[in-house]
Amino acid sequence: MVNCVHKFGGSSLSSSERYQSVAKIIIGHTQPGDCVVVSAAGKTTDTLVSLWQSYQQQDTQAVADILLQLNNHQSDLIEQLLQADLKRSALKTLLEELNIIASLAQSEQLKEAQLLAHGELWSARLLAAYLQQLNVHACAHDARLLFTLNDGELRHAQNKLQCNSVIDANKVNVVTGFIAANTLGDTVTLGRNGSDYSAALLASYCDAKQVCIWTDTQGVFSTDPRKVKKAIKYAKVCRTQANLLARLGNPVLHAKTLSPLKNTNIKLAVRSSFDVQASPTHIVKEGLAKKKRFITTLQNVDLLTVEGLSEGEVASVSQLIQHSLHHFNHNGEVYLVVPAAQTYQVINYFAGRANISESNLNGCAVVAPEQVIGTLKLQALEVLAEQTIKPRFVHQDNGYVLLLTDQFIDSDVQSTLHDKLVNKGQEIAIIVAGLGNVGGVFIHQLADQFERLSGDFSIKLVALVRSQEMLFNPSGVNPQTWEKQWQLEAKKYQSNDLLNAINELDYEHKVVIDITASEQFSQLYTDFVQSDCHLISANKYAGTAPTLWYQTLRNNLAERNLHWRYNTSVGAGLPINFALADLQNSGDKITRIEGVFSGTLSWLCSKYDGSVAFSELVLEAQKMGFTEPDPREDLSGRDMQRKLLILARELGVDLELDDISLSALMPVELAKGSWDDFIGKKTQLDAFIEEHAAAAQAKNAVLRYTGLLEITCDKVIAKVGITYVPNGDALANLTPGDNIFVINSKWYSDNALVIQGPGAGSEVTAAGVHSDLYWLVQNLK
Ligand SMILES: Nc1ncnc2c1ncn2[C@@H]1O[C@H](COP(=O)(O)OP(=O)(O)O)[C@@H](O)[C@H]1O
Ligand SMILES: N[C@@H](CC(=O)OP(=O)(O)O)C(=O)O
Repeated sequence: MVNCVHKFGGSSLSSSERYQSVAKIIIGHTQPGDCVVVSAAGKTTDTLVSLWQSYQQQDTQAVADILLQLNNHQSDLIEQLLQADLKRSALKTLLEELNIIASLAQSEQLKEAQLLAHGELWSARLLAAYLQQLNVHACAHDARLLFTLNDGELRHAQNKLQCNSVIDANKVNVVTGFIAANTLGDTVTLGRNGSDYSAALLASYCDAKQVCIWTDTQGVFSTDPRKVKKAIKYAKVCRTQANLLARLGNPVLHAKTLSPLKNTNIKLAVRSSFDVQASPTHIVKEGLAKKKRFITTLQNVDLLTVEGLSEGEVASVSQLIQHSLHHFNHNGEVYLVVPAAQTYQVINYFAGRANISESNLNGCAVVAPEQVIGTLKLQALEVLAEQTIKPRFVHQDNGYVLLLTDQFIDSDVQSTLHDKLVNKGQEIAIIVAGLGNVGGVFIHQLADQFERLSGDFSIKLVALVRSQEMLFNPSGVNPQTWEKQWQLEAKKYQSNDLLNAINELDYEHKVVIDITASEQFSQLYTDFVQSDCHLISANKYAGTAPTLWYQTLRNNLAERNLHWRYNTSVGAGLPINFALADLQNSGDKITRIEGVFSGTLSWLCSKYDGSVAFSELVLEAQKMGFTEPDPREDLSGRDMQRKLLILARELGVDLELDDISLSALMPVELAKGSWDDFIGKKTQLDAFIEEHAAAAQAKNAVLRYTGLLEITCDKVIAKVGITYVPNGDALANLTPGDNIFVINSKWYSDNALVIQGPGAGSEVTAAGVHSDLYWLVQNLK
């Protein structure tokens, strides 16, 4: 039984390393009986097309050169992937085939489709052989034995029988994309990019459950992500919009891909063979995804008017020129958008019924929900006018507007169009984890924040998450009445339930806001990023995780163009990370940061004057909610050690947590045992502090718990611990509970930049999280 038909396009097979990655994906994602449809490796079809053109122009030298080029490319792949007999046999067959092409060219008997078919045949054979070499039961199939067309129409019943008898239920079936045969057994092709269509056909003939198109982007984006950095990846795109995009010439899916799936429940996903962890885009039935906004570009096309054009003719002429064609009615005329290189063939096909209306056009199409198309058309015209691009032809239709221009729409113009037409008006889903003091205040402030940001985005709170229970509502939870809703609807959950629910969200942007202090929750960050979530954390664990994990997370974020803000993980609402980033972005070089980064330790040290025992102050702080539940977390200095690491990494210094030397604000032996044990030994703590306070006083100084990061050209000093701060120093005159950051840099060398203020507290921390959210939203615009 075929569970899934996978399709790997040319971009996924462009080198031997890519074949190796594809084989790994196949091993990890297929079961016996599954099919793998492959396209020609890299740009092989383009090379074969130029061979065909040279042959037609009778340029024998060019034909020979291209044959050599093909030979080099294919034999390199074979040499790099296969061994022993498999290699010898593959090289022998390749040489024989190239010789046959050469002699057919010489005797003027070359046929176009038969020639183009070689790209896919080579890929399927090579991949199947490579899989066999890896001990995977795999076989190669030539799709000309599976798909037959009669007069351009697929013979579905016969093909279904053929597929079901040929596809081997015990093997991975590697099938050539793009090609088929006619009833005479001659090769025909399914049009450029046609392997997507082959995969969908095969899935429908074999009753597969799903089709997975593996490509070089992570799915379907709002516009070409290679050209526009802020392109948005969509989790779900409905079939009509995917189809429309394809008809307008967008390469991410072939125009006919969806037709075999029309009356079936076969699922279709587009995902990256370069980044297997990234979540796919699902192409879903009408009504299962909201309509999205897209911009797709067109290059070098002609606009033809055709008299009495029928659907059948569009299909045949598309087949003839190997390209899907878009047609529409405009002011009573029927127009066809034709790639300029094929105009001549199309005009000939229509034998006097087609005329060129406009030639040498470029442009773009905006695909969007019907109700906004009119507005987007005006905005697009405005953007083009600002760029002095004057459209020569504008056509507004169901769900799209086509703007054909003289000038080429380069990636700058495409980005501006995207910023103005697509980025605004999107929906942002917010997932808040941690509903304690800070979380509670943050949520209550959300309603106002939504209103403030509503000019650009519609923001919805979709989930509230605690360690055991969550409330998930994709259409939004009211931040003013969430507690009531929580009582009624919160449910127990496992991490996977949360991740699946996030994956299902049909929002353009998703943000996980972590206001927990949970290490376990921070470990889900990699999964959130794979599900395309931005991150905002007050939690310190991810920022201080081992470098390998931390760096992988950062790389994944960067690859997906996602943001991670964590300003409140150090100094609560104080703008310390903003300041550091700003200084560095403006060319400054930070050399030293010293300070008190713990509100708890600041309060304890500043309050302590010997009149009340230190342990009493600890208990008082605990009662007021200033400390961690077990105040030894604070006294150990670990919390400040984490904050110093976050600051160090912010400055590009590569450190692990344990590279920061640490001495605790308590005797080491008190760290062990229960809280009651600790209280039983509190006199040891008091004696320890008294001793340090006396030593400080003897030096005309006060006892403080500080962190220090010093960066010189040859070394980094990073430590947290007890310091004796001279009276009069900024660190000595601290208001109890305040944090202070004393920053020295190239610009602030003698006279330090000082940031000081409350470093803890629900209001300021929640405000800091809002400031991160505001920053994020501004950057999504
Ligand atoms: N909206 C879009 N979403 C994703 N990719 C797009 C989009 N528009 C254009 N592209 C381009 O489509 C390319 C994928 O199509 P193609 O090269 O035909 O892939 P394959 O070789 O896998 O069949 C991407 O590399 C990307 O540059
Ligand atoms: N190789 C064919 C068919 C195809 O679908 O290719 P790709 O999957 O690389 O778009 C082409 O280049 O048109």
